[in-house]
Amino acid sequence: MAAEKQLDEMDSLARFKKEFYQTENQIYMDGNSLGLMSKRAEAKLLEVVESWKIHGIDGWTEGKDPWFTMAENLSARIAPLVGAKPHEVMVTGSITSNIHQMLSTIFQPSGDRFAIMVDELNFPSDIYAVESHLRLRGLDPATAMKKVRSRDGFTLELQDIIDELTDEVAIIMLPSVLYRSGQLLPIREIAEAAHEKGILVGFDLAHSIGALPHELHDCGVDFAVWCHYKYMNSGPGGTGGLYIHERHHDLLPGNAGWFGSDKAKQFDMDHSFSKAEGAGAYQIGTPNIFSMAPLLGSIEIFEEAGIEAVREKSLQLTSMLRELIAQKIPALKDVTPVEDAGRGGHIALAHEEAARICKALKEAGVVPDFRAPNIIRLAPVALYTSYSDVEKVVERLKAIMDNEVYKNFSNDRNVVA
Ligand SMILES: Cc1ncc(COP(=O)(O)O)c(C=O)c1O
Ligand SMILES: Nc1c(O)cccc1C(=O)C[C@H](N)C(=O)O
Repeated sequence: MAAEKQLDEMDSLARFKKEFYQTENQIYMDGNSLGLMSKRAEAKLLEVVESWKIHGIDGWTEGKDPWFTMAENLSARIAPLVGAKPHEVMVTGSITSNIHQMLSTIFQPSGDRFAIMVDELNFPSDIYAVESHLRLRGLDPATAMKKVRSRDGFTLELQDIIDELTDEVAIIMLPSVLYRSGQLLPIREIAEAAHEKGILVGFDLAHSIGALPHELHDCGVDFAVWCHYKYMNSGPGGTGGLYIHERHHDLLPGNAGWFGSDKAKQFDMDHSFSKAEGAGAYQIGTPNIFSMAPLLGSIEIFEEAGIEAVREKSLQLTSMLRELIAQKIPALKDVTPVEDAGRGGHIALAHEEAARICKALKEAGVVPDFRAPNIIRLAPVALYTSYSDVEKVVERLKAIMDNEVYKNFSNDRNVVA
């Protein structure tokens, strides 16, 4: 029996594959951008729609998953995935809105400590959020937003990050996993180095939550933000999440709203704000219930599968993928760090024809994504990818490269992927 078939037979997570909707003969490698829909996510969404139909306004407090406490209940279940205490996590907002909330709450610039450190490879929305936040505080991003430079255009060196932790830096905010290269940064080392210099630390977990375990509380990370629409499979625009270390819980939210109230007092309608205890205080307005409901289904899958097992299989899948590519398609330059501890859930391949290779892959029944200027991302998501799928992806990619099939397409990007 072929090696990949044997691995599939021994795969303890294989049973979850059939829980996801997948187009026949298509191999989905884009769960790092938008995860697939599971039957459980769909069922929960329909259940919550039904509760609106049946209960009307009383759906806030009645039914199986009352809306008034849905976010709080979900947060306690998400907390283990980020290595936090339940009251340090809140399912709310989006990555970008949560960055604004965290900065407006935690960032206290003083005369000589006024800068926010980011990196030059970060996702644009995070950069826009930091820049606009600095402007709101009357600071000039040209001097108050520092960027860690990349030596190779794909990854960051720990030493370069540490070297940038200078006296004027108040906060460093970095991705856990870089969205293009898939590099996983050493969260603990960065947090320790920053704290030694009195600098607060925030992480964007967009590309790591649901792909690998975290230890935010133990690492002493001050805040984090993430989405649930990638590896957590909660659907497009699914409600995001934030973590704030309990040592900051006395801080008033920078952007307050009535859903940050103590729940017992919220409907007293008092004009004086009674802050919720814990991360719940950093919610703002009415939660988007239908955007949160699918997470009730998808979190169950993680509770059953276990994030350690998901990570173990993910590492095997990404190793197998990159080894086969190195053997069979040397023209593609693998830019993801080699060590297991240095990568997230996807592999990034650089090639000057990347945009049209992605188009050819889609036509051949593989869904990758392209990120400008020259990156093909392939995410073999552990919950719905088999070892045989990986083998087929490499075969199809090899045929595209060997026969120059990509030349049938234009080398410009599509709108999204
Ligand atoms: C690292 C990172 N930050 C931010 C975003 C976007 O954030 P939002 O959920 O606010 O659209 C993404 C993906 O879209 C991302 O990959
Ligand atoms: N958030 C997205 C969206 O609203 C539309 C399309 C794609 C996305 C993404 O998540 C892109 C993703 N963060 C990336 O790494 O490219």
